[in-house]
Amino acid sequence: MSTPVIGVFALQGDVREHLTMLERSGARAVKVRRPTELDALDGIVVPGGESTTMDKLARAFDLFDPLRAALRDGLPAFGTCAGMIMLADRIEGGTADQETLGGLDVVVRRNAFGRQVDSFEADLDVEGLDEGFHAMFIRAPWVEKVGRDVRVVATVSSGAAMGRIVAVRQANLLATSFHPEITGDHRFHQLFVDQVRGAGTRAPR
Ligand SMILES: NC(=O)CC[C@H](N)C(=O)O
Repeated sequence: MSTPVIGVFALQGDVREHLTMLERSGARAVKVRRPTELDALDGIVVPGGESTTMDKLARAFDLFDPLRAALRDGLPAFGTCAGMIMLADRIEGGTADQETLGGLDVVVRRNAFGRQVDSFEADLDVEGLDEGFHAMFIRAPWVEKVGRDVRVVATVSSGAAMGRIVAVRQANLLATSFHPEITGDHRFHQLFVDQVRGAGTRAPR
């Protein structure tokens, strides 16, 4: 694959920053709002924002089922913050009618770090990166439980939340509790773009 085409789910959330980071990582980045746009993609980013709204809009725009099917088919996906919640099989602290796309065998707790720490920053050791990653958390979830096939990619290394899992990977899926698109460091997006390249071309659906 020469230049992978990576979509950013663009019904809700911080889309522009992801587009920039993906382009910087050597991908062609496009916004995705319609189900037909999924066919052209080699990968997709589900951004941060508000997972309850994202869920409702995805259903209203008929993107929910096609996107879920594409993920099941192996479309590589990178979920950040609310996007991590969207990729989780199970959530704690969701609203009564909240659904997720699923695929990641994890339990994710919404707003896990508590209201008093709405947002904070932390330096993380990340599997696959030579140097630490400065991460920004905004009303962030954490991963409370991981299934057998899930790899923990990063945990919080100090403070009250020490040891909490904030980045995971499973097969075609990568997810972070934090917002790697807003710190000017594109190494996480690079990891994803490299993962997409490694996945090769999928059979047309
Ligand atoms: N920055 C974010 O994406 C916050 C996530 C938000 N708390 C949610 O539940 O969807």
